[in-house]
Amino acid sequence: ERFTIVQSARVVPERVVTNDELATFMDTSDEWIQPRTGIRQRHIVSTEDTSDLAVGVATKLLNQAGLTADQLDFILVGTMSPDTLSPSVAQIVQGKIGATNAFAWDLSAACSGFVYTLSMASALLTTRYQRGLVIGAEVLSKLVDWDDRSTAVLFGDGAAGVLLERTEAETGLLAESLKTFGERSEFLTAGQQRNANYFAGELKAADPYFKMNGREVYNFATREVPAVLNEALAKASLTPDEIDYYLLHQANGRIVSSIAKRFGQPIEKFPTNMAFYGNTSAASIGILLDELREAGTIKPGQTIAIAGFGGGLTVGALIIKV
Ligand SMILES: O=C(O)C1CCN(c2ccc(-c3cc(CO)ccc3Cl)cn2)CC1
Repeated sequence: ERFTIVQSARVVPERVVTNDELATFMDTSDEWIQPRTGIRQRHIVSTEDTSDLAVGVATKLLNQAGLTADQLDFILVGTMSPDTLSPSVAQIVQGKIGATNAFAWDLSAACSGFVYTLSMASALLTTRYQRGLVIGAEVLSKLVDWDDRSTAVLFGDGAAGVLLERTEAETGLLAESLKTFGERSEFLTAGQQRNANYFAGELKAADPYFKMNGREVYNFATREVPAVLNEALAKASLTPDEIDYYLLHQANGRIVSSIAKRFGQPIEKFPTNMAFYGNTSAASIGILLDELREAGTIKPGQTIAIAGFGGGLTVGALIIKV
């Protein structure tokens, strides 16, 4: 499917929290966190909410491209941590940047959010529209139980995205494999909404926090990510060697290296930055992609694979010619 990534951008909160700072109020340490997760620090909001980070990304994308917001056909935001149920983050962005010709909505697929959202945008560009934004934006710090060291050390806040345009060139989505395992959804939950009414009283209290069965999610990822990568490669008639870079969701450094090993590909093809951002769910692949494009590591003509995995449980891989 034909699209080009015209621009990419990222926005992370200024406030950096290191593992050592967490250790000042939590029973944890850099010696525990870094070897197990690859994480050394994360960015945490001070005043911003998810939509503020997303507006920052949208504004950067338009400025970098020399476009005005009224030239956008759509704005899709992948997030599991919206400011409100309504309006969605995408609709807040649409209003604040003045994208008067764009329709907008959020897609909720946890850490597969960027992958699922980019897949939807590719479908819109192939069938009907010319230009749109795909943004992954998260403020996971609002969903973290800061007394639960098993999850609090893993997550960070941030946003990133791409400006996409329909093209006749041979660039865009070569193949995809998206899979959902709802029967395992209990292994990674967050943001329960209270359910109560005048007639039935309180049916469910609101438990806003992350709950994760780390072992189950970890095993799910190491099994299902290779499966969707192999399926997408087969659909594209490509071998693993023909992929220049694999951009995996930045949840855990050991997962990335175990998948690289499983694939028999050099670890250099699996760049990581969770050391600096922690797990930013739907924002993680976009932040990595923007850093690699900015560094000139990822450049036109290459073929990359991106893969998300996590809550849902969801997993998905896209093969993209940039
Ligand atoms: O080694 C240890 O003791 C622990 C073992 C468990 N770990 C985990 C487990 C799962 C995740 C994770 C989370 C999400 C949520 O976005 C998505 C995808 C993944 Cl794979 C991250 N870390 C941390 C180190």
